[in-house]
Amino acid sequence: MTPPSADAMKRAAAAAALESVAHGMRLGLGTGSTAAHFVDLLGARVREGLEVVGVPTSERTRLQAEKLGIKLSTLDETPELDLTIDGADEFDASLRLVKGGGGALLREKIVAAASKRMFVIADATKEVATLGAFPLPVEIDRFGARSTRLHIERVARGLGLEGPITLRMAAPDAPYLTDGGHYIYDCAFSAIDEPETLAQRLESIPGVVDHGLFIGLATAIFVAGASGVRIIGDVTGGGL
Ligand SMILES: O=C(CO)[C@H](O)[C@H](O)COP(=O)(O)O
Repeated sequence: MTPPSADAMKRAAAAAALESVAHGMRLGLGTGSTAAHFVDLLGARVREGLEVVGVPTSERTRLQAEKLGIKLSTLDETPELDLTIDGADEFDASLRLVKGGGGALLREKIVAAASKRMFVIADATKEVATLGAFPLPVEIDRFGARSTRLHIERVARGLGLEGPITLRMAAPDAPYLTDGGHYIYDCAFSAIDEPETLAQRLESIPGVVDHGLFIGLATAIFVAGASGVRIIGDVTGGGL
């Protein structure tokens, strides 16, 4: 039998997570190709009569959800959410994530932190023993970007982390800008043995707006593989 494609697995994870969505829920809507499957499937349920309100984590997701007729809100209007569903670039067995490959990490983290529960939907290739194979996105203010980069390098060296730090580009001569107007440095650290320490130290650098380490936010991860969808964590509440 042909193994399912990565895209089919992403959709399977999204469909499994959708089963927990109930009438009246306030939902955080993630960003990326896996989250886009979820939004697409949610749109179909809304057309069948499901009533929910969604807070998108990016302009991209807002446009998609709007086209599908999903009722939308902002965190200012709806500051507390029942559930956020989002993808990830990497996750480990302790529900720690690397996010931000799609450039939406700051809004994704704000929305996840405003939610009672966060479900991550992913194909099995995203599971790692140690975070860091995927370059860690660090969102920074544009002011003093090179100086902030030196701080990040110093923090990394202090933890024995080496590897290129690259300014994300949208075009050869134009840096990528997040929805909030910030730059992203992609930090290829390879293996982040102490993600909590790295997270704390990055947060202490003034020019760092946020980083892609999501620790203590995901409550369950829906992992789609060739043999179906496995759930890590707890779909009803507080994570592991
Ligand atoms: O963090 C993200 C966007 O900022 C995405 O969730 C992450 O990049 C995964 O994307 P995809 O589902 O396309 O693999």
